[in-house]
Amino acid sequence: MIFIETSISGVFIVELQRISDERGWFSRLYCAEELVKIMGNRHIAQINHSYTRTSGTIRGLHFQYPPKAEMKLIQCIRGKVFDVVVDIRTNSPTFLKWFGVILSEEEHKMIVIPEGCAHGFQVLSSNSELLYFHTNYYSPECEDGLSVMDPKIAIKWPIQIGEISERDLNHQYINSDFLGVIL
Ligand SMILES: Cc1cn([C@H]2C[C@H](O)[C@@H](COP(=O)(O)OP(=O)(O)O[C@H]3O[C@@H](C)C(=O)[C@@H](O)[C@H]3O)O2)c(=O)[nH]c1=O
Repeated sequence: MIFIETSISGVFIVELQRISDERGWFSRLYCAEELVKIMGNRHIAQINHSYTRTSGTIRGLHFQYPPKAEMKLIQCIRGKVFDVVVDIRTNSPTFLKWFGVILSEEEHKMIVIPEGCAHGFQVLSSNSELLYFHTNYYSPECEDGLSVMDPKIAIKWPIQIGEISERDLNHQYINSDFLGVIL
C-alpha cells in the first residue's frame, strides 16, 4: 500500500497493488499492520457496501459528531465516482476546504477520511459500488449532513447533478451557527 497525503491534513489516498497472473489478479483491500500508520489504534467496526444505479447521482455530505465520529476508508469496487471530503474540524487550518478524487474499479485506490470531515460523492458511471470500512458504528443520533450545493463550500461536481435523496436535499447550508466538529 502506498500512502499519498492530500491538501487536507489526515486525508490520504492509498494506492492498492494488484498482483496479476494468467488467471486474473489478487489484491489486499485492508491490512491492519500497514494501515496502522494512518489508523493508529482505531479498529474497523463496520463494513458497508452501496450501489448506485444512475450516473450523476450524488450522496452526501455526511458525517457523525462525537462520540460517534469516525474514520472511513472508501474504495470503489465497480464503476467510477468523484469522491469528496470537506474538512469541518473547527480548529483546522483547512476548515470548509474540500478535496476531490476519482475512485474507480480501474484505478484501484482508496481514500481515508478522518473524524471531523464530511463525505460525499457523485457517480460518474452507472452501476457504481462503494465499499466502506468504518471505525465507528452507524448512529442516526450523531449523524448530520451539509448540502452538496452549499456555495460556501463550492464543490465543483464534474457532471450535472442527477438523483439525490430527499434527506440529502434538505441538509443544512453553512451559516454563522455552524461551528463544525470539535474533536
Ligand atoms: C449509512 C447507513 C445507513 N443505513 C440505513 C439508513 C437508511 O435506511 C438506508 C440508506 O441510508 P442513507 O440514505 O444515509 O445512505 P447513503 O446516503 O448512501 O449514506 C452514505 O453516504 C455516504 C456519502 C457516506 O459517507 C456513508 O458513510 C453513508 O453516510 O440505510 C444503515 O442502516 N447503516 C448505515 O451505516
